[in-house]
Amino acid sequence: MLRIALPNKGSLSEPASAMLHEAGYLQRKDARELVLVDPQNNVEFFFLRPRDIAVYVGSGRLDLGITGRDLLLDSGASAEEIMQLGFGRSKFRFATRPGTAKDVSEFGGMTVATSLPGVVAKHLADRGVDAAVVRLDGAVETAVQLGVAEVIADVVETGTTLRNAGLEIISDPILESEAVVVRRIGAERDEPRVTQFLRRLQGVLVARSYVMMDYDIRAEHVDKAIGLTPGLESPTVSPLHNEGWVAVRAMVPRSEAQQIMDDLWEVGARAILVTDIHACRL
Ligand SMILES: Nc1ncnc2c1ncn2[C@@H]1O[C@H](COP(=O)(O)OP(=O)(O)OP(=O)(O)O)[C@@H](O)[C@H]1O
Ligand SMILES: O=P(O)(O)OC[C@H]1O[C@H](OP(=O)(O)OP(=O)(O)O)[C@H](O)[C@@H]1O
Ligand SMILES: [Mg+2]
Repeated sequence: MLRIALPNKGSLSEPASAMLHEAGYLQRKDARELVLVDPQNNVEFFFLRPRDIAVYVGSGRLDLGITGRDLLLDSGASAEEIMQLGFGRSKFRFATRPGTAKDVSEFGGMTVATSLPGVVAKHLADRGVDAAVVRLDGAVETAVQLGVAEVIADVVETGTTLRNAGLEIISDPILESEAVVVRRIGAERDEPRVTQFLRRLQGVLVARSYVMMDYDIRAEHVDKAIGLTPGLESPTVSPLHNEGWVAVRAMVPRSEAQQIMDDLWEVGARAILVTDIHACRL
């Protein structure tokens, strides 16, 4: 059985389960379940703290895991990212009270509070900045007010938490993260069960980002229309019963669908229909 670690709580938990459900895997009904066997798909899921997942996978006890890139890097585990999943995106940044420092290079002699001490210590060391790093579990914004640190490094999404704590962002992001699939470094590359799992997730990503577009058009205008909907490989063009007309079917990016429909209409396409793709293997 393929053994896969999934986040049991936090920002990554619900979207990871949703993606696996869309990929056809059984998912837990009760958030307190820690292990779930999916006999039909020959997979066993272990619901673990996202920060521990790379450690389990790196140790070889589990075959694969879904966690955040930032947590993988901070863990120092012998695991690598093999697929990006497009959710759980975040920016990890430094912040201080106004007037404390204008750039990371001015952090020398200060203390930085963070929940990712490994990532922060490496970032500072790479820049030759000699600052202390103190590890806190969460709510690190308050560390400045309480005098534990002059600087914090934390996830910033809307910036509301920083503003409320009277802090401002310093320098470029330390790291941009998203949910990723991780595997032990040195694990067999083409294990069939692993490639099948990745292909299923890839199918979900494509089904989420593309739609199927169908339309009818007079044969003499089909080349112009196909220029707008080239499909992933090549669109399907079939003759219609009405002489001189063809039907075209092609995948198009979901985010561009409305504009493409407008443009198709202008070149003479009619009966333009868009449908969702529920699953695919490309
Ligand atoms: N707004 C956010 N706050 C925190 N982490 C986020 C956010 N958006 C995405 N993430 C990502 O989620 C992962 C952190 O998940 P984790 O479960 O450890 O923390 P959390 O979502 O803050 O939950 P909690 O604080 O309740 O433990 C990281 O990979 C992080 O990049
Ligand atoms: O920029 P914002 O939109 O305000 O979001 C960022 C905040 O959200 C997260 O905290 P979370 O709610 O996970 O609490 P925690 O600090 O206890 O992890 C993160 O650690 C920041 O504090
Ligand atoms: Mg948090």
